[in-house]
Amino acid sequence: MSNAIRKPFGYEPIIKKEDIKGPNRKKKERAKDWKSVLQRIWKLVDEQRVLLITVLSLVFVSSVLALLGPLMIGKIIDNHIIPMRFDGLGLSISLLIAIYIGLSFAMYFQSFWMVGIAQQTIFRLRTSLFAHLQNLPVPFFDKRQHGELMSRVTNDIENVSQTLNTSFIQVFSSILTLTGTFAVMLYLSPLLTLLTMIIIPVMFIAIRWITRRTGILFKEQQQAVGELNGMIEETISGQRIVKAFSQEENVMEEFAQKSGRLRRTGFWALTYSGFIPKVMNLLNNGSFAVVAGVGGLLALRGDGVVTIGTIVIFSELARQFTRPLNDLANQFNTVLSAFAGAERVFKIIDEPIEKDDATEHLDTVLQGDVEFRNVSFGYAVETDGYTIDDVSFHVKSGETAAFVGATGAGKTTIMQLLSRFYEIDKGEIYIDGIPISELPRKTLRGQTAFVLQDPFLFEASVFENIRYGKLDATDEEVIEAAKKANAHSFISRLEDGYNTVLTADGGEISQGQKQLLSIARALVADPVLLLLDEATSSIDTVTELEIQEALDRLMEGRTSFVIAHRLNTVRKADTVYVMEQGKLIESGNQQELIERKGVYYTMLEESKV
Ligand SMILES: Nc1ncnc2c1ncn2[C@@H]1O[C@H](COP(=O)(O)OP(=O)(O)OP(=O)(O)O)[C@@H](O)[C@H]1O
Repeated sequence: MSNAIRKPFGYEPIIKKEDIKGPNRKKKERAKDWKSVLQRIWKLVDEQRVLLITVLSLVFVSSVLALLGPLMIGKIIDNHIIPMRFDGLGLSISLLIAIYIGLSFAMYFQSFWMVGIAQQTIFRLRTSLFAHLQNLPVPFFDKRQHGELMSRVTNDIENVSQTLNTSFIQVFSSILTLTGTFAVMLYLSPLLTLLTMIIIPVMFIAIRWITRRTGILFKEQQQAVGELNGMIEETISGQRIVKAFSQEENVMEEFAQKSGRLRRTGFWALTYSGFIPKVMNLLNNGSFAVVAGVGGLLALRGDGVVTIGTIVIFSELARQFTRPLNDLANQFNTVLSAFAGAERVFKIIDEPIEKDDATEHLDTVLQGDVEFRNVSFGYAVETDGYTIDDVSFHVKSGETAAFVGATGAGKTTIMQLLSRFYEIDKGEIYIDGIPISELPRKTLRGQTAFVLQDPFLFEASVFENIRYGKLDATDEEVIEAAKKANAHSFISRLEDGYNTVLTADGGEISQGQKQLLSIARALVADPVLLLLDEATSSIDTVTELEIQEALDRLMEGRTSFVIAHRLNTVRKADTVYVMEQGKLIESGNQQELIERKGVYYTMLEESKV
């Protein structure tokens, strides 16, 4: 505990003092990152740069006006009030009013325009992040929690937005006001200036002490938010699994832990940052007392070096001096956390997108002849070796290939490679004789359809969910596909028919009906290549027959790759491929495989197929 930041209530921070002060603290690196983050935001401001410069000019004008105000008041006191001379007083007061009206206008327009610029910039950042996410390869998502990514798109962007909306102007105006005030104070009385300045190093040390801690704590807090969001997302989407395995208590315990960490980090981050204004206030008041005391004594000497007006101006300027310092200190944390957020967002934007796509064969209409020639692939070759190991086979156009094998044998991976979700490490996949890497993803995926075990539905109408396979399909085409998929009758029985809005988990329709919808979606897309992961879950016999019939219609005339779980499918397949630990160990039609009395035969005997 001695090395940790000392805290009451027994909270042992994850970050220790040496992390903050230690020799490894990367001061310079942080500054370098700031610069590049700023440069990238400047790029995003784009055509609004002229407006931004106008805003900055207005900030300059308002800073000057804010200095002129107290000066004018001091002059009025010294020239009119104390000597009781009233000629010209009206003009001076009018000038004073004009200064403050001008100041109000300048401040109003600067924040009005800045909010516009900020929103537009954030809009661009958000859009480019989202667009980039769409173009990132599948392996990128394998490595990250969904909640963490969602936190980038929501929390981090929101932090940057807040900073641009308010902090940016405040930081700039604070710097200007500080410089201007210092110059005027020095001109009026170097001695009083010196007395006011004495508190600056004290303030600096106090703030540095606090912000060192808050910066790290805020980072930790953000991390805790990301983890918590990830967990919430996981448990909500996996609710059934949690319930099915009676994991409620474990989940709650884990949640309480994560939530507790957020509470602790949030508490300390806010408590430490809350000290800043209090410390500033204290020092401010002390400084005012010194200036008023010493200034008063000097004014009593009556030599005109320090007048009552000077003290009034000084006390106002001293406040103006510490206020921007105060603002800067307050904004420091917001800006820090926004920069950290922006950096994380840019880091995602810098992630390499899917490998450069081919430009030839954009309009090629595929026939669906697929050949794997000595293909090897591993999700993490260095550590886990090949998941698909030297696999070769040839499926001719219109044929059905069924893949069987134990779980983890690599059947799904074959499908993933065929859709180019992952790039192969060795060998080549040919489609109609064209190496798959030379086939643009759009051409390939545009002519491929998936029917997955657990079809993904969007929170949208049945119409939109089916149309997802071909966005320009007419209502008639959708209904026609639904009829072929045996989905029409149950859709017609839904409350709003095809216009019924489904929830994302498809809670209102059965698993079998979801599959029928997914078959309809594939039928609308009218693909050449069909990738099908047969459902293992048991479905009532009637729906099962409906699905079989719909699938037969779907597979007709297309090259189909099926991860087969049903004997019926295997029986009908032109070729059955038996996989074991990433290798293709047997192939042939079902009859041939049975006669061979090899692995497939044993599997069949043990009823594993
Ligand atoms: N995204 C991934 N990242 C890392 N490893 C993966 C990934 N997906 C699958 N694997 C691993 O690759 C191997 C093959 O998985 P694959 O899903 O292709 O098997 P499968 O034969 O389809 O199994 P199942 O019938 O259970 O779906 C397994 O060991 C699996 O753990």
